[in-house]
Amino acid sequence: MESPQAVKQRFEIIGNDPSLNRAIEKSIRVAPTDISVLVTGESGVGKESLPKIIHALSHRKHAKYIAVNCGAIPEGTIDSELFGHEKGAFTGANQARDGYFKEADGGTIFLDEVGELPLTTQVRLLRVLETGEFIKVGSSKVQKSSVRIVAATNVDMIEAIKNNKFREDLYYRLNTVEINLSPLRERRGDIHLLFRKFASDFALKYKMPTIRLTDRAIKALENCRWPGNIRQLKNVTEQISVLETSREVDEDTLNHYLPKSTSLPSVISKEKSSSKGDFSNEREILYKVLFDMKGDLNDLKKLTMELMERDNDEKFKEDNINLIKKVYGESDSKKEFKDETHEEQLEILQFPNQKRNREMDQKIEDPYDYAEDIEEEETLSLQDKEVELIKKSLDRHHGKRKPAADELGISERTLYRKIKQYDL
Ligand SMILES: Nc1ncnc2c1ncn2[C@@H]1O[C@H](COP(=O)(O)OP(=O)(O)OP(=O)(O)O)[C@@H](O)[C@H]1O
Repeated sequence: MESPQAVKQRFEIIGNDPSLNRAIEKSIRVAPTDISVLVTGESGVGKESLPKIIHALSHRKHAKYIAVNCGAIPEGTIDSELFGHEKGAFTGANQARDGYFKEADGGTIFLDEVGELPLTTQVRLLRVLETGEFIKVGSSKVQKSSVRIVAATNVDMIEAIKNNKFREDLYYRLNTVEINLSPLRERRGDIHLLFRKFASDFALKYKMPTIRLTDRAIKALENCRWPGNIRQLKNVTEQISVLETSREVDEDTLNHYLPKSTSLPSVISKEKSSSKGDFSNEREILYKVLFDMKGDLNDLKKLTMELMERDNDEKFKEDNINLIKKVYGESDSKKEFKDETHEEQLEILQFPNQKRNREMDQKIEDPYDYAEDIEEEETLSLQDKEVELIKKSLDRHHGKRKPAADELGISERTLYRKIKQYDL
């Protein structure tokens, strides 16, 4: 049996905290069995390494390991991705296709963000876990597959069960063994170790000398709460490595990069809109408005795709009536945009550049046109702002995606995709 130290080296896992060692030891011990494992812990704590360890140390190591991000696959296609489909099963299914359960036969499937699975998929998953049997979408033929499941989640599954978002029977089936990874703030002794490893990796990557911290900066780094955990520490280390000219980083410099509990601008707030002269604040409001519109646009695209795929399925329309109303402009939230924000928006737009604003005033008749135009002309800066707003919101909610997504006015699924896309 491999030692935890050897496993850490092989998988480039840094840290000596007893909780990390326990999680690795547990992974090594369950690996040779076929037991289902649920890896739990906040976002960014390093959950993705454990299923890889379990697969690599199991008798399944020569078969496939497939990692599936359940939060990033649209609801309409997830069954087909996992279990495959027959030709003609739905519009666009021009060919039959095997799903991951067939592909990974004899191997391991890692279901990341398992709490995001739709209830209908949960039923299929329970069946395959209990009997090894599954049915392709659009087929009636039962197929068999021997797959070991390792799942991960950063949501409170008991809460999800209470809210009828997750099946209790599936939860107990998935977490025969639970392995928890503690948040970084509870592994203080590892923080500087991780920083040094990331600093040395980025020095190599960007061909620069390695940054190092003064003693006071090390203390500040260790006292930070790191709501985004190791992922956030890695990002901060990369930013400092690239942006700072001096290779010795003191506490003051470091503080510019550490996550703070900042708050989003209150877009709808009348008080804020009347504080004339604060350009940076108004610009933030404008970006937030654009961000919201971009979110609506994405919702619209998604909805159109799904409607096309589902051939105008009435049940689907009923289930998504709020979204349909929202993107076609009948909902309360749209009304709120018109009634409360429209005036403010025009006012803000007149601030920096009158000529451009007149063009914008005309375009704002159709907010989606407007969003598209801006996106083409200022893609980079909009993307930066989007990243900034997401970071702010996540900081504000201590890395919790649900309230952050609510605040940003996007779905949790979309937020999850953006976190992955921008490696936040
Ligand atoms: N102990 C560690 N040593 C080195 N790098 C680590 C460690 N833990 C995590 N990382 C790095 O931190 C980043 C985030 O880790 P990972 O994606 O596994 O987090 P996660 O818990 O799966 O997050 P999420 O729930 O958001 O998917 C990755 O780049 C990973 O390589």
